[in-house]
Amino acid sequence: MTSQTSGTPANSPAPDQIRRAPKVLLHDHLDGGLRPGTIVELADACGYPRLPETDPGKLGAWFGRAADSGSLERYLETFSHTVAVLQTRDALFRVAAECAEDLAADGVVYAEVRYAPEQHLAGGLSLEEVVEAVDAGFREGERRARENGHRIRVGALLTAMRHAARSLEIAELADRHRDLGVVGFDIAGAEAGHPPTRHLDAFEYLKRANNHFTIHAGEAFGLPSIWQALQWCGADRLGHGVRIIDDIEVRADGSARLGRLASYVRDKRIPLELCPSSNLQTGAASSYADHPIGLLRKLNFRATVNTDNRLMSHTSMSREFEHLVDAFGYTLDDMQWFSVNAMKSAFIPFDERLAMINDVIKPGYAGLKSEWLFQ
Ligand SMILES: O=c1[nH]cnc2c1ncn2[C@@H]1O[C@H](CO)[C@@H](O)[C@H]1O
Ligand SMILES: [Zn+2]
Repeated sequence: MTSQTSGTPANSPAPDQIRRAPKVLLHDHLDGGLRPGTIVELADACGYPRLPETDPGKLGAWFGRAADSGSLERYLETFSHTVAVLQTRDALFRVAAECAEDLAADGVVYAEVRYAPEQHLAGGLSLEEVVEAVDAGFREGERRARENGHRIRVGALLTAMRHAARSLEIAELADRHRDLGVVGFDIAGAEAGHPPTRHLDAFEYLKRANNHFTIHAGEAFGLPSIWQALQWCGADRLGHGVRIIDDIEVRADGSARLGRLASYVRDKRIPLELCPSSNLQTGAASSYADHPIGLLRKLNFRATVNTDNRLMSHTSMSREFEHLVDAFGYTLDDMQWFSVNAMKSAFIPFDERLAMINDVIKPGYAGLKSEWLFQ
């Protein structure tokens, strides 16, 4: 038995294989993923004087440090700078195009990227104009990626800010642009003190319209937030949801007992948009090895791997997987499992998800897994 498998490669994928592996990203913020050099140029163009650094290298490092605060509220303060430079059509277009290009170069084949249109009106744009600029940017980024030999599809999620009162308006905006590049809706912002039930009218509206939404829940606040997001609001997915771990007891013999809410989440295959590096920065986990994703994967929750904010967390999909490979010894099979989980959970139509899984993701991993035969 051993001799038959002795020719198989070391299980651990190399960084280059991780990058080339087809990956699926469901939780990434447009205003959390700008290139530092682009921020400097945009700040210059619009006369924004308050950047903490004007050298791109130093600015990138500053975002990483400032976001590394142990609190979600402090982490979110860093967005004032990225949002400030995203107030024109050109800026939104450029950043959306670069986002699609960067994800494609990192081996992402499908991404849902979110942003809050209500935060981009200070320069006089209307909500519609914001959505149109970002959509045009994503299409341009897909085109440039194709030119460089990468294939990616990017859809938008429109976010409403949970401390504000525009969620119904943003839900309606998302529904109007449903076949125009917007695949769903989300709420984000500080979680404690801002329960999702404040936005019930938006969620009710989307349900009546047969539309999709995810809710940031169970990141900085625990089970009550997850319970409300699912049982009061009817979320299709959980943004983070990492605190579901509070409803799982691991016994001394290693077996696990799931509470009612954790059972519901697993039984109903509710997707968890897990973002390990972001959680380390906001204090939701203390190390990669201690991150609940290890247990949630073992227990076969519908777990997915995500970047959240590539700028603030100095990360990419490949880096997230590198950390997980280091911490948990994940293989290409594990990477495929996460990627198929994510693709199953995407908000695009079923036939497209299935084709992505069968014609892009599985063949991609099969190719990588067979490389050792030809070395
Ligand atoms: O992890 C997060 N939790 C909650 N809110 C977030 C997170 N990352 C970003 N945002 C918020 O979402 C807005 C729209 O993209 C960002 O401006 C930021 O305030
Ligand atoms: Zn987020």
